[in-house]
Amino acid sequence: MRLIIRDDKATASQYIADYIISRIKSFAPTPEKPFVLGLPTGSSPEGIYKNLVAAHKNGDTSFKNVVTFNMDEYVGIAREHPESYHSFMYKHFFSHVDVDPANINILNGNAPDLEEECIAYEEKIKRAGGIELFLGGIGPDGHIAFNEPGSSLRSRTRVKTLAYDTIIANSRFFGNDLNKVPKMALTVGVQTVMDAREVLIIITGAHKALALQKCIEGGISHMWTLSALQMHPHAMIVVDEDATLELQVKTVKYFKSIEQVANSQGFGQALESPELVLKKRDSVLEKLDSPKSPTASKAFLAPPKPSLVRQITPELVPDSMHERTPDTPTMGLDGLEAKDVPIQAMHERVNTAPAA
Ligand SMILES: N[C@@H]1[C@@H](O)[C@H](O)[C@@H](COP(=O)(O)O)O[C@@H]1O
Repeated sequence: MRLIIRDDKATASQYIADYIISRIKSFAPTPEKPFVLGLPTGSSPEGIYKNLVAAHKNGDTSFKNVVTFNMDEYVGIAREHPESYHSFMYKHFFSHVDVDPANINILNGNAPDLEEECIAYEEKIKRAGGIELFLGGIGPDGHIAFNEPGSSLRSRTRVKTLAYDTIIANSRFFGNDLNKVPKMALTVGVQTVMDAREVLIIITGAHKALALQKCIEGGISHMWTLSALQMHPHAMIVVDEDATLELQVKTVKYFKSIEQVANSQGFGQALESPELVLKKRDSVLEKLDSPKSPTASKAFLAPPKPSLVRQITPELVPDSMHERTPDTPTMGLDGLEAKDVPIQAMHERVNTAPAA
């Protein structure tokens, strides 16, 4: 997981908008192969939409071949209600860009059969080829979409009762009148988000600092549903300084240094996009399966050549790694911990490898 820290909400929003634009560009979507984008509502993504709209107006990006799926929608308020998520999306984004209305998907909170609506939504996502990038925000209790605390981390699109805290939090959009806030919603599940090839989350403000801390430094828990992201191979959370208030200083420094090193290596924003990884995987599988290149298959299956193994000598393994016992946990990238590094096994292979 990557954590990107920016000074404030404006710069965090700009970072995300730029990232989305670069991902769409590098994907080069066509009508046959559109870019499938998952989208959120709420005050958090407003700045992102503003930047995306500006980029579109400057001629910098097009959403023509982008298919969108929104995260959630209230149950029981009219589509035209100013606080429906339909209205939100048109007001802040869809009305200002060239997205094809036929490519916009938002759950219908007034469907005659809500469960059927949810099942069909999952199926539509599948038929669109799955979501390439899911953008999201979180509630102060760490919920993603409307996956309130206690939601199954394997949940899929379904009808959800809103937590009292969320009703209070969202009452600001309904004249601070709790009675006017819908109590139910349709929402994609945690697993629906996890199925996206990439997940990008914006978290800003001190009121979400505890949620960020639980999701980054805590374990995976259904009580903080965003924490499921720890299991995602391509997840990035972009935050402002205020949201980091509950993180340990060393956590903040760690993630900042990771970004600095990546930048210094010329990686900039995108390290390895899921799209690139998938392409590489395809070409590897092609090589493995190709009857014309049996040597290629053998190369993948054969044990490493002793000459290669010998390059990993104990002297080259940093001291800090020697000192770790297999159980010493350490913070790592993408959930990889030091205990996952088979240093001992490596030594044994080095020591027993025959001379080249
Ligand atoms: N269902 C939405 C979430 O998808 C959103 O992330 C959250 C945060 O909203 P805000 O960004 O306004 O804090 O609000 C609602 O609960």
